[in-house]
Amino acid sequence: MSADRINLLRTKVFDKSKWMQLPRDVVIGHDVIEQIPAVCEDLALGDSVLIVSGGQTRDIAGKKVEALLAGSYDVATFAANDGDPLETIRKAEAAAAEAGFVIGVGGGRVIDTAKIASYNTDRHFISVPTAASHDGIASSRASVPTAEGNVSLAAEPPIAVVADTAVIASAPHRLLASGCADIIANYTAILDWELSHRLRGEPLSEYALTLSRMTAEILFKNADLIKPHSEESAWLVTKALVSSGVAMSIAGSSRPGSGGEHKFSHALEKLAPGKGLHGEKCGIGAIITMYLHGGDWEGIRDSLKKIGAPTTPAGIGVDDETAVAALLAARTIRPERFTILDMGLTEESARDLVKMLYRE
Ligand SMILES: NC(=O)C1=CN([C@@H]2O[C@H](COP(=O)(O)OP(=O)(O)OC[C@H]3O[C@@H](n4cnc5c(N)ncnc54)[C@H](OP(=O)(O)O)[C@@H]3O)[C@@H](O)[C@H]2O)C=CC1
Ligand SMILES: O=C(CO)COP(=O)(O)O
Ligand SMILES: [Zn+2]
Repeated sequence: MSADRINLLRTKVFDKSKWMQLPRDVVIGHDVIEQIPAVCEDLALGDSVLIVSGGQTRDIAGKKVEALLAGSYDVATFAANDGDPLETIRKAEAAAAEAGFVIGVGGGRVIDTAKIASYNTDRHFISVPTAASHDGIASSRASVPTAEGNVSLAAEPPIAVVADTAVIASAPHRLLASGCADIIANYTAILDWELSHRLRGEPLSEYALTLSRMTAEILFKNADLIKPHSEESAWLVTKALVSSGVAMSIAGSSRPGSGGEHKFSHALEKLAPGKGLHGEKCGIGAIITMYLHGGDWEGIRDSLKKIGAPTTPAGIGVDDETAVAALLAARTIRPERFTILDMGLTEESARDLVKMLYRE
C-alpha cells in the first residue's frame, strides 16, 4: 500500500510544510509515569482516551497508565500485537476514532501505531516509550514496514512525551544500545545530507543538522558511561532521542536522522525480515557509510562496541552475502533521497567492504 493511501483518512489537511511541530510537554525521569494524569489535564485533550500497548509492554506499563487514568477518563485499550502492520494500523484507527486522544505505551512499533492512528483520525497522541530504542519516540515521522520495504510517513509529533527512566532502564539493554546506534548513525545521515546539498542542491537546515550532529556527539563521547539498567544512561539516551526527533521536526523530514545507513537498514529489513532491531541495523550500516565518506569508521565501530550494539551483520544473524545485497539494494529504497550509497557502489566493492570492515 502506498504512503499516501495510509494517510488518506485524515480530514484536517492543512499545508503544514512551513510548520515546525514539536511536542508541548516532555517529561523524563524516575517514576514520571505517575504524572500522566497531570500531563493529560494540563493539555485538556478530552475525557476519553485510547491506550495502545503491546503484548509485553501492556504488562510492563500499559496497565499502570490505564489504572492512573481510569478514575478521570473513559479508558479504552488496543493491543498492537505482531501481525500485519497495516492491518494493525487500520484497527487502531477505528479504535482511535472512538476516543478523544491516544496514548502509545511501548516500543517503536507501538508508538508508531499510536502515532499514525491518531494522526489519521485527527487526534493528539502522547508518547510513553517503554524503551529508548530509536528516535521515533518524539518525532513527527512514522516508519511502517510494508512488503515494498519501510515506508517513511509524515505524521505529527506527540503532543507530550512521558519517558519513565525506571521503566526504560529495566528494559533489555539491547533496546537501549539500539537507540544509541540509531543516534550515532546521525553522524552519517548528516554527511549524506551535506553531500546531497553540495551535489544536488538539496535544501539543508543548519539548525536541524547541528542539533542532529550534537545528539550523536554527546552519545559518542559518553559511550563509556552507557551502562545496562542504569537510569542515568536511560536519561542520557532518551534526551538524545528526543532531540533527534526535534531535529527531524525542524527539518520537516527524517533527513537529519536517516541517510544511506537507514536505506541499508530498510533494505536489510526486506531481505532478512525481523533480523536485528532498527537501530542495530543502522549502526552496522553507519560503519560502512562512514568509511565511504572517508570518516572515522573505526570510531563509530568502537563506540557501538563499547555500548553493546552489534558491529557486524553476523551480530544480528545476517550473512555477508545478504549484507552485500542490502548495500546494493539501498539505492532502490527511497531513490529520491540521495546518499553515498547512491553513487554507484559496485558489487565487487561492496563485497570487499563487507569483508574488510565487518571483522569482529
Ligand atoms: N517513527 C520512526 O521514526 C521510526 C519508527 N521505527 C519503527 O519502530 C519499530 C521498531 O521499534 P523497536 O523499539 O526497535 O522494536 P519494537 O517496537 O518491535 O520492540 C521490540 C520488542 O521490545 C519489547 N519491549 C519494549 N519495551 C520493553 C520493555 N521495557 N521491557 C521489555 N520488553 C520491551 C516490545 O514489546 P511489545 O511486544 O509489547 O511491543 C517488543 O517485543 C519498527 O516498526 C520500525 O518501523 C523505526 C525507526 C524510526
Ligand atoms: O529511523 C528514522 C530516524 O532515526 C526515520 O527513518 P526513515 O525516515 O528512514 O524511516
Ligand atoms: Zn532510525
